[in-house]
Amino acid sequence: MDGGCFVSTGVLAKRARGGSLSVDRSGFVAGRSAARVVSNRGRCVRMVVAPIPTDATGTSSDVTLDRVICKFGGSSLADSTRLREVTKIVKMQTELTRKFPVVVLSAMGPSTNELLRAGERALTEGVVDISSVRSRAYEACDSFGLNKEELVDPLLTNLDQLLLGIKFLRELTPRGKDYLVSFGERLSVRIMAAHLAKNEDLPAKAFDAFDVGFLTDSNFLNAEIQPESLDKIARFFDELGPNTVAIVTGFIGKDINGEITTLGRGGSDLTATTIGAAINASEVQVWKDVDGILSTDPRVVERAVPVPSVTYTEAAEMAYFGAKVLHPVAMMPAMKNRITVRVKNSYNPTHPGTKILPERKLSDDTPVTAISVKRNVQLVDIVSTRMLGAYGFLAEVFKIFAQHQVSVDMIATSEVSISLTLDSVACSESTVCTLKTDLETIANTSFQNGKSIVSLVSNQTKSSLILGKAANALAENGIQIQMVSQGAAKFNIGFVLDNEEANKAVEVLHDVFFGR
Ligand SMILES: Nc1ncnc2c1ncn2[C@@H]1O[C@H](COP(=O)(O)OP(=O)(O)O)[C@@H](O)[C@H]1O
Ligand SMILES: N[C@@H](CC(=O)OP(=O)(O)O)C(=O)O
Repeated sequence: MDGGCFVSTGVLAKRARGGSLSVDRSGFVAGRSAARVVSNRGRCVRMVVAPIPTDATGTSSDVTLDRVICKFGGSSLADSTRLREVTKIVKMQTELTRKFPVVVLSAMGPSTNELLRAGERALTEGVVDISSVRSRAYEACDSFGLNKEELVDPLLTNLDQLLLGIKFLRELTPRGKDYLVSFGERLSVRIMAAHLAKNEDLPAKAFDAFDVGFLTDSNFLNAEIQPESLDKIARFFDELGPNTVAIVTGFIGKDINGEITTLGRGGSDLTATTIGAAINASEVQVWKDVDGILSTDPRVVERAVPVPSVTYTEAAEMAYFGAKVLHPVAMMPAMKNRITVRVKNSYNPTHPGTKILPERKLSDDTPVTAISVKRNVQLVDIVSTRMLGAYGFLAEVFKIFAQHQVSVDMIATSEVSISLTLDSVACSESTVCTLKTDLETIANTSFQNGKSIVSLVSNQTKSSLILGKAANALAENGIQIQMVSQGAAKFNIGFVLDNEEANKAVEVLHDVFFGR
C-alpha cells in the first residue's frame, strides 16, 4: 500500500458530518462522491476503488472508508501472543478501510492493578517491587526482538524512583497514584509501536495522550477532559497526516499544571471515543475479551448471550449501573457526534460484537436487553418531620445533597418520604456523616449500607409485563425487593436488594428473560 492511497481524516468531499461513503456487498464504493476525494488541505488525493477484503473482522457489511479508532483493553494486551493478535486486527482494519486506524491502548493485562499494589506496598511495607510489570514488558520486548534498554528501561527506572519516593516520603497522594499508573499505558504503546515498525514494516509511532491534546481538570483519579481538547486533538491528527499509525495511550491526560491525570478506571474507552469525536471517525471499535456487550456479566451468569445492538443511552445506563464492560462516560463524545461504537472480541475477531447506535428497533421477543448490577450502594430513607403534604420538602432535601455535592443514583418518593440510593465508593464516610446531620434538621433519616441495584435495560412498551414477571420470579426465590424505580429513561427498571442476594437475583432474572 503506498502513501498516496490514503485519504485524510474525515474530509471526504461533500460528506455530511458523521456521514460516510457506503460500500456495497460486492465491495465497491458507491455514490458519486467516491470518484473524487479532497484532503483537508484542499489537495486531491487518489483513492483506490477496489474490492474490499472479505469480512475478516465481522464488519464488512456496513464498512465505511473513513478512519476508524481501534481501542484495545488490558485483556487484549496480556502478553506478546495477544499483541500479535492485535497486530493482525490492526492490519486487517487497515486493509478494510484502506487507511491506518488510530490505535488506543490500555496497560498490558493487569498492569494497572499491579502498579497500584506496588504503590501500596512501597507505602505500607517499604518494599519497592516492580518485577511483574518489568517481566511483562521484557517478555514482549524479547519476543519481538526489541531493544529493552532503549525502549522500556528509562520508564522502568523512573518507576523505581517514584516507588522509592513513596517509600521514603510515606505518602501516596491521588496525584502520585495517577503518575504511578500512567506507566502502564506509557509502556504498552512504546512496545506496540516499536513492534509494528520493526517487524511489520508499518509507520507506527507511540504517543502519550497529553501530547495528542488531552487536557483535563486536576481531579486526580477521575479527571474530566476539558472541552478545548477536541480542537487540539483534531489539529494534532490533521498535522500528523494519514501516513502514520498513531499508537496512543488510553486513560491518561495532563492538567493545566502539566501533572499527569487519569480518567477513572476503564478510562481508555473514553480516550477512544474522544479521539473518534475529535477527528470525526466513522467508527470507534472497542476490543475486549467478550463477544460484545452481553446480556449480563458473564462472571455471574456464564451463559450470558451477546446483545447485537444497543443505543448510546442504553449502553451508558448499563455502564453507570454496574456493567463493567464500558466506561460510564465513554458514550458521551460518540453520542454528540453520532459515531457508531462497536464492542468486539479480540479473541474472536470474526464475531460481529455489539453495535452502539443513536437508535434501534426494539424487539418484542426479548423485552429485556440486558441486566446489570451495581454493588455496594447505600439505601437512604428520608421521612419528613413536617406536616403531611408540606410542599418544598423535596426541594429542601435536594438542596442539602447539592451543598454536599452528593449525586443520587435512584429515587422513589411518597408524599412525605423519599428513598434513594448513593454510590458508597463515590461518597466518603465523612460526607455521609455531615449529609446526615444536615438532613436531620428537616427529616428522620436512615442510611443502610451493603445494598445492590439490579437494573434491567428493557423495552419500555412492555414495562408492566417485565415488572410483573421480575417481581414474581424474585418473590418465588425469596428475594426481598427493597426499592423499585423506573427512571425517566423508562427503559431502565431498577431493584434495590441486599448485596448478598444480588447474584442470585441476576441469575433468576436472566432465566426469566433469556431462558435457562
Ligand atoms: N454485560 C456485560 N457484557 C460484557 N462484559 C461484561 C458485562 N458485565 C461485565 N463484563 C465484564 O467486562 C469485561 C470486559 O471489560 P474490561 O475488563 O474493562 O475489558 P478491557 O480491559 O479489555 O477493556 C468482560 O471480561 C466481562 O467479564
Ligand atoms: N488501564 C486502565 C485503563 C483502562 O481503560 O483499562 P481497560 O481498557 O483494560 O479496562 C485501567 O485498568 O483502568
